[in-house]
Order: sequence, then C-alpha cells, then structure tokens
Amino acid sequence: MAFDVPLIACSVIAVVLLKHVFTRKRVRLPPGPPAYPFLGHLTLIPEVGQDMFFYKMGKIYGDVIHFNVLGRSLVILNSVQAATDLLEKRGYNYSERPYLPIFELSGVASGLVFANGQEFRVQRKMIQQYFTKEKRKDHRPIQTREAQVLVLNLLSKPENWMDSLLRFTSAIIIDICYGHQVVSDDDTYHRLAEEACLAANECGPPGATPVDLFPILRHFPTWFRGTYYATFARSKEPIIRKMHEYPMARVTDEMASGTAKPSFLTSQLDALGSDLADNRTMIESIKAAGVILHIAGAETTSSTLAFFVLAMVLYPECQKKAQQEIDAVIGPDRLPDFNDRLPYLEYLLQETLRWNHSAPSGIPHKGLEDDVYNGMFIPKGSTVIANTRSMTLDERVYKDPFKFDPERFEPALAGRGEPFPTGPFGFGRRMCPGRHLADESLWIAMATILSALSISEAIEEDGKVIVPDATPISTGPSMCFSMSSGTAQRRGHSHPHATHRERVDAVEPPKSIEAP
Ligand code: HEM
Repeated sequence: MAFDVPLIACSVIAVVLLKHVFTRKRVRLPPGPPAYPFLGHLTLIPEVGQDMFFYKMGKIYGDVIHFNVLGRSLVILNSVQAATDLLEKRGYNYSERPYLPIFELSGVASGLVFANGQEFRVQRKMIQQYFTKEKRKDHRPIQTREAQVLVLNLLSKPENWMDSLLRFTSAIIIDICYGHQVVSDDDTYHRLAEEACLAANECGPPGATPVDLFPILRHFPTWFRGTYYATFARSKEPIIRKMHEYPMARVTDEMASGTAKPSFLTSQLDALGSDLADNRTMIESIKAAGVILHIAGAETTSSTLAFFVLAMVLYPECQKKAQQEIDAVIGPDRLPDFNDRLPYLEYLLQETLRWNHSAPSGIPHKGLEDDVYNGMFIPKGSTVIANTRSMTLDERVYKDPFKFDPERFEPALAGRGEPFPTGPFGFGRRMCPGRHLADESLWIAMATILSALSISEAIEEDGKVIVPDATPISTGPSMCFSMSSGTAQRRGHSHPHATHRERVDAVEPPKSIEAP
C-alpha cells in the first residue's frame, strides 16, 4: 500500500494547528487593562512601585492578571491560592527564570537566583544543604555576636543606622560563607560585598530595563538612548568578578596553610577532594554561589530590619509591649537568646514581614509550556510574578492591612487569629533557600535591639520631630535588593534616635567565634 507522505504530514500539521487555535480560542488570557497595539502595556507599567501598581490592578482585574509588553506575556499572581496552584503544584512548569540580559552584563547571572538547568540544580543543592533548618544552630553564635555589634554600632553612630544594619547582615554571610570575621567597616570583604550589592541592586527593575526588553541594545554605543542600565551594569562587572575571585583565593590559601575556619566555601572545596584543577566547572559554580548568597541575603534581610525600625518609630506602643514582654520573661540580667522566641516578639517579626518586607514582587519565574489555569490561558514563555504585596495586603485575610498590628496574629479567642504571611520568601522550587537563616537573623537582631535600646523619632537641630514616611518603596519586580540605605534616608524613612536601656551593659564587645 502506497502512503502519500506529504498529504499525511500536511494533515498532521493541520490538526496540530487547529487544536492550537481552538485551545487558544476557548480559553482566554487572564484579564488586564486595555493595551496599545504593538507596545501593549509597556507605557502603563511604572518603573518604580510595580508591586503597589499590581496590587491596585488586582483590585480591578482579580487574582491573575495579564500584561502584554511588546508582545511578551507578563502574568501577575495576586493571591496565595494562585501562586501556590501554579508555582508550587505546577512547579515542573514554573521553576525557570526568564532571561535577564542586564544581570549577564554585570556578571551576577551565573548565580543561583538567575540560573536555570544544570547550573540551577548544582548550586541549589549546595546552598540548600548548607542552610537547612537543622543547620540553624551552627550559625547562631555568629548571629548572636553580630547582633551585639549592631547594637553598639547603632548607639555610637545612630545617623548611620542603615549602614549598621547592612553590616550586620553582611558580616553574618561573610563569616558563614568564607569563615572571615568582619571587624571594621573598612574590611575588604565587606566593602567588596557592599559594592556587589549596589551593582546588582541599581541595575534597574529586572526584566523591565530597555536592554531586557531589547537585548540588541547591549551592542549599541553608550550615548544611544536606552543604554543607561546596560552601561551601568557593564561598569560593575570588574567588581563582581573580584567578588568571585578574592574569597576563593584567600580561602584556598588559608586551607593550604591550615588556618582556614570551616565555612560554606571550605565545605564545598573539601567535598571536591584534592584535585581542584580537574573541577574547574564546579569551582566556578562554588564562587558564583558564594557571591549570590551575599547579594541575595544581605540587602533583603537588612532592608526588612529597616522596616522594623520604621515600625518601632511609628508604632511606639508595639515597641513598649515587646519590651515589657522581654523584661517580664527574660528579666534584667541577660540578653535574649534563641530559646526565647516569645509570642509577642514572634508576632512583631511576622508583622514586619507582612507589613512592608523587602521582596514584595519576589523574583520572576517563567512558564515553560502553554498552560490553562481556571479557564485562563497562560502562554509558553510568560514571565510570571508572584506579587506578595497583594497577598499581604489582602483585605479578605487581613483587617486594616496597612496598619502595623502584631496582635492580628493572636489566636482567635483573644485576637483575630489572622495567618502569618505566606510568600515573602517566594513559592515552589525557587523558594528562598536562605529563609531559615533570615528568620533567625531578623529575630536575634529585633530581640537584642529591643532589649538594649529604645528607638524613637530623630529630632532636628531646631527641635522639630522628624516623622518618617511609611510609604513602601520598590523599584521593580524584584525588590529583593531594591531599598538602598540612601533612598530610605533621603525619603525620611526615620533617622531613628536610639537610647540605651539598662540591659545595654550586657552587650559585650565582639569576640572571635570559632565556627563549628
Ligand atoms: C528577609 C530576608 C529575605 C527575603 C525576604 C528573601 C526573599 C526571597 C525571595 C522572594 C526569593 C525568590 C523566591 C522565588 O523565586 O519564588 C528569594 C530567593 C533567593 N534567596 Fe532569599 N530572601 C531573604 C534572605 C535570604 C538570605 C539570608 C539568603 C542567603 C543565605 C537568601 C538567598 C536566596 C537565594 C540564593 C535565592 C535564589 C533561589 C533560587 O533561585 O533557586 N535569601 N529570596
């Protein structure tokens, strides 16, 4: 029997095309505002404050919204339900990151936050294994020591409070990653890390800079309109490269001379064995993991702490209540430790994460294949953003959501029993692997500060009280790194005044700690 091969091939193609057309016709894209031809919603989406923009759009268009940016689909998930259904339950389809050329230019794209495929698997495994819930206790001595350094720095340099917060989180990561204790603001590791954070943070809203939208712009001269972020990112590449090379060179020297302190780097190198030359690819992955741990971990945790300071200034009654709890349960003779996770302090931490945390739009995911969710069509290749801001301000879940109110979590008989926030650390297979470390760093910093200090508004020279601005600031879908100290200070985000309480005597100057 003779087969008419071209006819069969054409029929198969026709069936596939028809199926495609009908699937697309039956299911519509998620709702969204009207768009311009070609540009789509490009001019509608703001460069700054995207999280609040998506939150407001959510009130009109619902929990899943579609935007079209120059023909590319951007899908916003505004509810915990939608984010869980897609990013967790269908994680096989939504665990990649979209291609973000801007981070390639600055040199951070090889780190886990932006990696896909094999590189994602390798770095995710290394990092996840080193930051498990069980490993928390290994990092506690470092966090406790740095919390005390933080209090001393806040007292001695109150005007540099944001820098002190960043030094706190940065010193913790540097010690854990490289076994190096930061003892001054001029420490080389710390300075390098600060620059690396700045380089990553100031590269514009991820996925929305001109070079992300038109990758060809990376080849255009610097005077060409739209190349600003690309030029900035490129200028920071040497810093990021140094951040990759410097710690590795020092730690390998220390290992060779037998003076290395156990750290993330030594544990990865030990696992490789003696033949480092044969493991070049792995060594590059280890360097990239170290850099990304710093960039992803230090700024997020310190800006969350900045929101805590802001809340303490704006809601002094909450500060007082937490201090009364510490005084009553822990007493006057010692500082809080990790066994003291008292209920009100816990609510304070959770309310800070709910009220104004540092990554309100997370980091974009990408849809690998066409998908249909609740009758809505999500095209293959869509950039998918879980907008946590909409979730933590959801009036269906939180009463008076803009108010800082730790008591909202009190169990139903005494309080309203509202749930702890879901989403500040992301969803699914890309969920933040540093969340346990972050949780404990936040806790020990808050507890130590409240135990030893009282925070209040700053007073200007003419005696005028500075009332800080509580408007959330964000510069892009990935606010993980966006609130720089400069921005916060310029916006009057509280230059707090720190006065010491009696327990400040219990704060000791830093001691060197041997990592376990
Ligand atoms: C309050 C502090 C922090 C917040 C709010 C935060 C939030 C987030 C969010 C929202 C994501 C994206 C999750 C997703 O794509 O669904 C993320 C990813 C990540 N975070 Fe954090 N984070 C914090 C602290 C840390 C710390 C301390 C570390 C390091 C020890 C860290 C390391 C990372 C890494 C490596 C990723 C990328 C994970 C991946 O792409 O697979 N973060 N974080």
